Amino acid sequence: MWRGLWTLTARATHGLRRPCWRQASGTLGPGTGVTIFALSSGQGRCGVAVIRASGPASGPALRSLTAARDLPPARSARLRLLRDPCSGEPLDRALVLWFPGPQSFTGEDCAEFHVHGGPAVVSGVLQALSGVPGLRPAEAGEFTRRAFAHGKLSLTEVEGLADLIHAETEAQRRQALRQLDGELGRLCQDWAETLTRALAHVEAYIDFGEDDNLEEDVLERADIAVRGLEAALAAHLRDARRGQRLRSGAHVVVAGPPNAGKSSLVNLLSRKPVSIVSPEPGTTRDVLETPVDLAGFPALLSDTAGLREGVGPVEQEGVRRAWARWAGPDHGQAQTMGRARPWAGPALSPTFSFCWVYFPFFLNEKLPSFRWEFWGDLGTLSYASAWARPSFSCLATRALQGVDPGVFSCFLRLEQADLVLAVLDASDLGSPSSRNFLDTVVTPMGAQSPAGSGQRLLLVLNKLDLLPRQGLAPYPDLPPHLLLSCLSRQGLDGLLEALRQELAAVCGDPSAGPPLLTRARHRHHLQGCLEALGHYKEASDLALAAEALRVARGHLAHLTGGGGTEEVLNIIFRDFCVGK
Ligand SMILES: Nc1nc2c(ncn2[C@@H]2O[C@H](COP(=O)(O)OP(=O)(O)OP(=O)(O)O)[C@@H](O)[C@H]2O)c(=O)[nH]1
Repeated sequence: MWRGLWTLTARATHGLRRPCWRQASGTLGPGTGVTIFALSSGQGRCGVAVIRASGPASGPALRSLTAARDLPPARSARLRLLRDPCSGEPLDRALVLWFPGPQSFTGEDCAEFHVHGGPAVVSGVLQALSGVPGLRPAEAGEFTRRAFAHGKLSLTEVEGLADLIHAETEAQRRQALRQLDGELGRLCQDWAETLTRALAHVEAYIDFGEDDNLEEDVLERADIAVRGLEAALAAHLRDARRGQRLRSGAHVVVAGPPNAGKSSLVNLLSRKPVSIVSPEPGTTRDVLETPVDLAGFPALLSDTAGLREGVGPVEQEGVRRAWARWAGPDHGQAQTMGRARPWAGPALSPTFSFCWVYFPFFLNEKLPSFRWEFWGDLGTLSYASAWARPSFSCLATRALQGVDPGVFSCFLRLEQADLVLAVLDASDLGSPSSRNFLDTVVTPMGAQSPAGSGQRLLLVLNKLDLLPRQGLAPYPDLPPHLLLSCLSRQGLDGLLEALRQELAAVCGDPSAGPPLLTRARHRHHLQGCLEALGHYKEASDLALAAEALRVARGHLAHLTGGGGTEEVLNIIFRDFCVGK
């Protein structure tokens, strides 16, 4: 019987090896026999530029540019004079390296030329390489794609590499490095092996169920493994999307009454003049957004129009309804599958008092879909892209008469915010607009933060420099707050530390705990796996139960690239530049 079980285990394990392009799909294979080359370091004048070649003609190319009969020893640098093989003209004195496959980044024979980084040197060497038979310039991401094809990197590691190249903050770099290190891939591999064992047990029972030699608890062991895996997956999915937020940036919205110093705070935090600062109340009429590095975390900082006295419940209700209408049944899916990043743009149409039109163009289940929002009067063009399932609510139109567009967009951003920086003028806390803002935004949000909606709020009392010596007048209902002066920068360190703590809660600590899910794609496959495990438990017979386990395992294989489709690969490799 156990011989049978081992055979089944081997059968079930088949296909879980690291993906190899040629095995995965005939259409995905890299151009066999073609050698590619590109400048792998950044463009422009620099001390050293690295030019890389990968493929079977790398060795001949290296020999021909160095005019040498022998290749340098593997993986050790040698100083050589490079010459144009056609004209014999010297190009540069450079370090050259030889990486025979499969022990190279791509898994193929690779050569590297570390040349002086002047544009004439770089273009001379590239020109010389293009004259070597069998070589052609690489496309964007083609080196990494070959590494993936040869099983050097799993798909999650490829994603980690793309994120590392695009990382702009310390926290993003830490998260990307962990993913590139293969932690998430290894975790999925462990889960897949657990599933394989469970599947082997179920298949053994199907094949040898009547056999007296079969141990009785074989199905029970499969059940225990599935229950354990379910708990692990559910724990991973309960991460409040911290990994995704860290990758794409947390939405931090600065809101408050007019003239409280919101624009001053945005400029202070972004260290550049993003917003116009003026003593005239109501200077900011619409949302202005800027990506910033806040205490090591990436954030999209939004400056909003000041909320006057008298605005509140009606506008909020309008936003809530429009948001619900816009989001509709697809909202959850869009949130699950994609990322939405609205941005402010030029004025489009002055014709509507207010009009909101939503056009979702869904191409198919796997391709990205696009949402375009045109806001009349507001002068705002918002764009969001998401991966989402086809929507049948093709067009939703919402017209709200009489609502100030700036106020509307401010409330809309508040709805979407991960963290709200509520700014009040410390020297003007008794004014009707301050009281209104406290009652309308701070108190309700503070009551549900952080547990309720997952949103967090920091109350900042600005213009500390204007306070009398004895400090703040007593306001018994004032929630916990920070004191700041944008003018003198007093209190800035305290605010940055509070922001660091809040953003650490929103984005998670990338160095600690289990590897975070950084893309909607990861979440989608883990959810699919969890659902399949649910079907396993509900299956009416063992054949269906085994099938559910196969589906669950398929989701994990897709996550690490085992069952990758061309479309998904194209989307991921699109993020790379030429030479990587
Ligand atoms: N004394 C003092 N003045 C400040 C401080 N911060 C901002 N101001 C001034 O307050 C005025 C309003 O600042 P803004 O940053 O434009 O305020 P806002 O909240 O964006 O204003 P609106 O766009 O009208 O909503 C300007 O004259 C600033 O120079 C501060 O810390 N101390």
